[in-house]
Amino acid sequence: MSTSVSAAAADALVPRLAARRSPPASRVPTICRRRIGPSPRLFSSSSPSFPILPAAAMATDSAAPAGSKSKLLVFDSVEDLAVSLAKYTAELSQKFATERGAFTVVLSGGSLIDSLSKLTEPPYLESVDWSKWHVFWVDERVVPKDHEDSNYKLAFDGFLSKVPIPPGQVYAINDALSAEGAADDYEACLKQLVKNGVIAMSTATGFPRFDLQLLGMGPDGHIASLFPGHPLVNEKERWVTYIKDSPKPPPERITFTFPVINSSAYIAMVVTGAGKAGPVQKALSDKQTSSDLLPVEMAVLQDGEFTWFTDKPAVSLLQNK
Ligand SMILES: O=C1O[C@H](COP(=O)(O)O)[C@@H](O)[C@H](O)[C@H]1O
Repeated sequence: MSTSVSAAAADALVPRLAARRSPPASRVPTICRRRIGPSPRLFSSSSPSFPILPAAAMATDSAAPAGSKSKLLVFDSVEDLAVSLAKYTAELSQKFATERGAFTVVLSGGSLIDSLSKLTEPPYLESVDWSKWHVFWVDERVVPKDHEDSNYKLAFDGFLSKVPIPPGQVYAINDALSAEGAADDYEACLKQLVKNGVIAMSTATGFPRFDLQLLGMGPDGHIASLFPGHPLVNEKERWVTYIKDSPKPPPERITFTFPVINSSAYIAMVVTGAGKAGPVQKALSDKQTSSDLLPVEMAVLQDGEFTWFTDKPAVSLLQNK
């Protein structure tokens, strides 16, 4: 099924869109030791040619940071979404592997992982240069890697175990540490990878610039482990921080901060289901004030391309759809 959004819906969305500008022990990743090389790391460890929507919905305006773009994609089914997300990701993989010799990909937990299923199948299983992939987590629960709540385990079981990414390029948190310690450790690892040139730096923001962040959103509008009304949404200095009172269990987590999320080159925000229609409507309407922004609305790329991958139920509250 083709990607769809009606011209009317696209037109209606232009203002808001324009304004947004680490299983089994044998496969456990190495942990980042502030040193990248053949030995194990202790962390333990130009746009794709992509069909989309009327050009009107891809506008950029003066209120948005220069160079940022937004797109809304609405699919008939989660299957169609997964097909398209695989193509999008594979094209970015090729682009960054060619341009930089590495492709830095950030995963969230939750429903996002199911949406990556088509990447693990032909033709992508064979055609993607998986050796160039470096995989990170936008957030992680502070639990052992084999725990049911672990975002690493979720990704390993549903995606990483099915594609040949070198295990040393999969940067899970150090699950032997406290939340605070794990956040410090992850941040230190990111800094080392910036130094080594694996992760790019944003000249615009001074924060790391991941090539692609594949994110999900909760029904309350949270992204990563940045929850509505929580002070962490205002963190401006840290790259990675921690939370011990997450409103969604488990309570202890680490998370990228907004400066890092917003320095990305590409973000795919993957949101499906009627249960998320409220925050989608709020994020894509033009009515909110800066004082009541949901975390998902605070994801505003400084210089990059933000693409919503949605299904019809998720956009069901939008007008003129
Ligand atoms: O707790 C989390 O929730 C969000 C959203 O999950 P979803 O199942 O509603 O898509 C997820 O993006 C985040 O990584 C995770 O830790």
